[in-house]
Amino acid sequence: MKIQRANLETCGTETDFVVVIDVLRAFTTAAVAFANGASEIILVSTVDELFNLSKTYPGSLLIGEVNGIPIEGVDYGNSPSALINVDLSGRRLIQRTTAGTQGVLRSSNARYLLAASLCCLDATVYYINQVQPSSLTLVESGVFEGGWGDEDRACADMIEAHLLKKEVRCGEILDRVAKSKSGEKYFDWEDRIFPREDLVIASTIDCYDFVMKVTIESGIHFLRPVK
Ligand SMILES: O=C(O)[C@H](CS(=O)(=O)O)OP(=O)(O)O
Repeated sequence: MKIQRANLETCGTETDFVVVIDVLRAFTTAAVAFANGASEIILVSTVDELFNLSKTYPGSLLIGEVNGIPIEGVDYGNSPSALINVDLSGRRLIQRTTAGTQGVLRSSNARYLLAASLCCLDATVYYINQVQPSSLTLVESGVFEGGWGDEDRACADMIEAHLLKKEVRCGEILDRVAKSKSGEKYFDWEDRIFPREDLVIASTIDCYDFVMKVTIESGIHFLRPVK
């Protein structure tokens, strides 16, 4: 299996197996939503799409942010701690985020498309090993100029190490997440936009046993948990 890396600028050309990684916070939030019973999440790129699709799919919960700030009028921001105690049984969500959902929408040419974070790392590795693609692309969605995104690169490094059966030190991975430029925003327990609890949840490796699989139906990107 050839393993390569991509970012939001380069992921669009990938056609085989693509895993879009967003640790802080899109796919940690999505994982918590599924763990709490959500049936599916529609991933969108723009705020307009979020509100337009809420009319096509009435009853959906809206979650999302722009540059980390919750969008006015949504039910929840892009925050795993905001959902951690919410019963979402059978609910459909629609999610818009600055990096993670963009990565999935830009990776629409992929034959297999997963979203991932540290929370469902082992399940993701297991799934990739079952499929055994000839080419795997790990999209580090948070990587931008200026040193951003090491939390996603750390997660990609861990997935790759598991696939190659190389040793990996969880402590070092979690240290990189906490010390990443994004991670440093989650310092204060009382912060309402970037609460420290989000970092704690995002750092809980393998707490869920499902992968998050994207299927594109009539041009709409549905994310669903698969065990
Ligand atoms: O809300 C978030 O955690 C981020 C905002 S930003 O990319 O750090 O500006 O979005 P995400 O798509 O979850 O990385």
